[in-house]
Amino acid sequence: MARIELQSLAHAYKPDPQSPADYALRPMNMEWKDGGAYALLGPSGCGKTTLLNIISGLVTPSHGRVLFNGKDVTNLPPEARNIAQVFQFPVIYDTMTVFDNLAFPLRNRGWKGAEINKRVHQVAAMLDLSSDLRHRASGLSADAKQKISLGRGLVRPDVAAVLFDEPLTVIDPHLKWLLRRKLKEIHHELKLSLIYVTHDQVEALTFADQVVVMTQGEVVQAGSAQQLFEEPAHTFVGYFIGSPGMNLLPCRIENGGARLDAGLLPLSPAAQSALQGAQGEIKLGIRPEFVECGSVQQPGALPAVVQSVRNLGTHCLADFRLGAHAVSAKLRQCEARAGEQVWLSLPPQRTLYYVNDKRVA
Ligand SMILES: Nc1ncnc2c1ncn2[C@@H]1O[C@H](COP(=O)(O)OP(=O)(O)OP(=O)(O)O)[C@@H](O)[C@H]1O
Repeated sequence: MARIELQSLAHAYKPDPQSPADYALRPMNMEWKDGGAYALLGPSGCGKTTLLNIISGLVTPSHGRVLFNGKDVTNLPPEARNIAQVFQFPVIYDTMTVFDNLAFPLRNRGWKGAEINKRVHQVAAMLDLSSDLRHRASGLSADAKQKISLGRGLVRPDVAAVLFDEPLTVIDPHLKWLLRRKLKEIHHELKLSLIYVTHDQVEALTFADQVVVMTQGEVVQAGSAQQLFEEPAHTFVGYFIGSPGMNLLPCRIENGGARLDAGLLPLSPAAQSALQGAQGEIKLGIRPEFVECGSVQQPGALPAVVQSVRNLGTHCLADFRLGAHAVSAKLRQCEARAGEQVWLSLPPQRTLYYVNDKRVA
């Protein structure tokens, strides 16, 4: 296993990049701990696979360095990096048994019979493949084949890291849920360094200790599920993480408060000083979970009109119009109906401020 460092790493597929838009990956510095579970999360085209391929050695970065345990591997080919990879679709030998598929990477490394037997049974048990070990892979379902791929990725204990590129895409939704949790348990048990690419926030947040959120080739935040939820460092993280995402409302600073088109909100002294003299576009961010709704005016509450309310059993999801902007709220209960006027409170301790999309308060 390895500690992985990315130093001033960037990549342009074009030979002579001129502007930031020419880069598939914009400059980044990062350090991933030995034995950590990391997810690269972002929408299609944000650069996740490019970053994964740079780590595996399939792509040589146009700028910067990749280090494994302090050793520069930037120009080493994949076979010299001691990496295991699991892809979207099963990569297995159909004519071999499940046992032989799982044993293959170990036999290649010169492991002996008894050791192979022990390790293959350990990994098969973790993935609920024990009863299939004697079966030929060709006769198994697509789900089982992908589990074999996962097993082949996880079977060697001496790899620098195991890289997963959207490995649960072909898996049936219920099994997907089970496997997400399973991979987390396996990580704790095998203590491998795992890097997992996905565009699915639930997958990333369930699996990883640290989630690296990317958009347009840029890493906008790396943090735990709680940090990404409570303190999004960038408006993209606020909007992309959560369902629905964070409410983001344009505002300007006026008389020591934040002026929204629906009214003036007081600012804490810390927010006032962080926003003083701010140049650029200012946005207020609040998660739907923290918006409060009342039928009578409270100090600091702003008038809003109900657009829709859906009772989802565990909570109500309500949409409001606040001035010219839409605001969503997850409420324990909501008696209001579409068209009614209500009062929304945005608790200052749950309200964040962004200047040019970066959090300042
Ligand atoms: N071989 C290539 N040559 C040129 N451009 C590429 C190449 N591979 C990817 N790109 C571009 O680099 C950018 C990042 O692509 P990448 O595949 O890394 O994103 P991604 O987040 O993994 O997306 P997806 O989830 O759709 O695979 C995209 O604009 C893509 O078109």
